[in-house]
Amino acid sequence: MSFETLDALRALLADMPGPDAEAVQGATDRNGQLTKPPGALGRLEDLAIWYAGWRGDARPAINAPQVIVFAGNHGVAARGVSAFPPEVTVQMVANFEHGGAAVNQLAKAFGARMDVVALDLDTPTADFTAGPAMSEAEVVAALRAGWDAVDPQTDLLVVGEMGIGNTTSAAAISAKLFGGDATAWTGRGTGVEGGALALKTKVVADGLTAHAEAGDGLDVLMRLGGRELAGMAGAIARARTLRVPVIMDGFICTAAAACLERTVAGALDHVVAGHQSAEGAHPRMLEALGKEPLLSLGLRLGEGSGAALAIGILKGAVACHSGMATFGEAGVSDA
Ligand SMILES: O=C(O)c1ccc[n+]([C@@H]2O[C@H](COP(=O)([O-])O)[C@@H](O)[C@H]2O)c1
Ligand SMILES: Cc1cc2nc[nH]c2cc1C
Repeated sequence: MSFETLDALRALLADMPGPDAEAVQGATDRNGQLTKPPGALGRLEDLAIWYAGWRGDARPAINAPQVIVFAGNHGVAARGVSAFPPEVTVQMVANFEHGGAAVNQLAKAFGARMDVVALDLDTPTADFTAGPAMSEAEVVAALRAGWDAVDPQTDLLVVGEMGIGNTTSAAAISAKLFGGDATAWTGRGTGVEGGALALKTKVVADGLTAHAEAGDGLDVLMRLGGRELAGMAGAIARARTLRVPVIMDGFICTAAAACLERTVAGALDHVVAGHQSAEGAHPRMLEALGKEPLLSLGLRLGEGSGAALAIGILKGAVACHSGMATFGEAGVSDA
């Protein structure tokens, strides 16, 4: 199963599986019998039941998490919208491949396999203030790279990104999808401030003007996005066909995911927000999507780091759910 046009992907998104109602019921029943006061594990209980539903197993395990980091370069980076130069993207890809980045340590700490997918780094996307960032063929190629990067054997997916300039792209996408002006969505990214932040905001505003007639989420992704955002969106969609739950990362990852939700409502039902980023507009974006973040630690790194950290939370939730004794098994008196 794959796609060669955005319309073909739209058709796939409109026909994606939902959770298994029987597994949800079985997990809910089991949760009610575990040796704890009702609700005492708080949101961990909801997470375990949610995970069980997507896996179609009332007593699941997480054995094979996969972290995929997508990298891409942005035409708008040449405008001076980042605190770092564009060559950092390819340099960080080498760092990921050598195991030296933060996300490598977090993936390892939580027992996840990590893959890096560098997408045409020598060919930045076009400057979106002058026209679409990508042609349909380019965005489809990046979506497919994401689709193909998901290991069908994985049981939990984390997607993250690396791309100098991509908070400019994510801000423009958010403004287009959720409304509001450039100032409401443009933030500091890697640390821009003062005149550079004003320039960045102007680039976002010009992008919004240039793409006043953008259509659905996938159209917005093509016009204002980047290859690594499309890669993440493709991987999230593929995970849905495999009924693999996904943890999304920060500001850029959430903007990419939002493009799916704004194409077909409910496309992110298999996705949880790993964390709330320190990028100013991230809380508003999560709220617009109805996603409550698992962590809020002031991270603004990207590369899947906040989501990788949240693997621990999901593993903890599922371990309690599937491993705990029931009142009956343990001989503990029920309330
Ligand atoms: O994940 C986030 O919320 C986040 C917030 C700010 C910056 N980043 C990372 O920083 C890079 C983009 O920042 P910038 O300033 O170049 O647009 C990109 O590689 C992201 O992974 C990531
Ligand atoms: C050094 C560096 C590491 C990153 N990881 C994700 N985005 C990043 C941006 C920079 C600048």
